[in-house]
Amino acid sequence: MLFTKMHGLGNAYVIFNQLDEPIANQSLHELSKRVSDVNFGIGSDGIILISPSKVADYQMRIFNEDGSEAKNCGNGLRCVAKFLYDHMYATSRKFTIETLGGIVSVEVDVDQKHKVRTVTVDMGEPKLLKGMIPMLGDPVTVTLNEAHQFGDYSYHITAVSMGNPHAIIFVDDIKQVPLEIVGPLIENSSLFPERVNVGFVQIINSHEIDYRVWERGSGITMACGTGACAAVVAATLNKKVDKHVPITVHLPGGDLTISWDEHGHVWKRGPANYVCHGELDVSMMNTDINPIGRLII
Ligand SMILES: N[C@H](CCC[C@H](N)C(=O)O)C(=O)O
Repeated sequence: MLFTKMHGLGNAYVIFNQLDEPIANQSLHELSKRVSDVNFGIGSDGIILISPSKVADYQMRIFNEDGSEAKNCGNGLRCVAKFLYDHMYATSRKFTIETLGGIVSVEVDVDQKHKVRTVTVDMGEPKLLKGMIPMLGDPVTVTLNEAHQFGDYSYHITAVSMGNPHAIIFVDDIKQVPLEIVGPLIENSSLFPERVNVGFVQIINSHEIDYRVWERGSGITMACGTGACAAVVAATLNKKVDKHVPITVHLPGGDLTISWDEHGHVWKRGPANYVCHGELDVSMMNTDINPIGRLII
């Protein structure tokens, strides 16, 4: 099985292109767990499958490192758009991609060698009602800066779905957040029936924010595209940034430009990069991933 490893600001995915040939039928959940493992596999935040679509130009499916399937992936969409254009599947610079969270439209920006430099994605409209996140509570209400207790920690949550669920929390000093402790606490809280991605935001000024993420199913990643979108929506709802202007979101892996326009659509612009191309030895699907088998010196 041929693969291409790519990343969006260090949020890395192993991409399997099914446009020419479907990959051998096996559990995609298991495939993602094995391929994502840095010791027994390739090492990534998950896998992405590109397939034909009946309702858009292409289809993207994304699986997290723990094998769970997500409904959207902002960084993954930019990688897929670059892959499709650079490999000449897409002949126009604008095309559509079907995700489980809905159809998005992308536009690639190319360099002098006609290779994709940045990708702009119309991520569509965010969903804010608890019933759409999903989050426990009155399904027709919005979660805006609501106080909740997670173990010994209490935070004010703003919940936003970009097709996938995000809990956004504003803090004064993002460096002080014990993300590896509170991330899983909130991800797995019973408040979120389908778990949740957890984003911490520090406001820099009215058009600039810092953002760090604990991703559902992948843990701490260098960047989260849908999370950056959710962060800007939450900051706008809480009147912490200017409305309808491009907001620079600083993530550990780099910057994204996000805007929530006057028509309610969220736009994301950023880079996508190749890491390597290769062929997966399918025998690796039979090896046990045994983390406790790791060498303990
Ligand atoms: N962990 C996410 C999927 C990947 C999203 C992220 N990598 C992005 O760039 O949006 C979830 O379970 O909803």
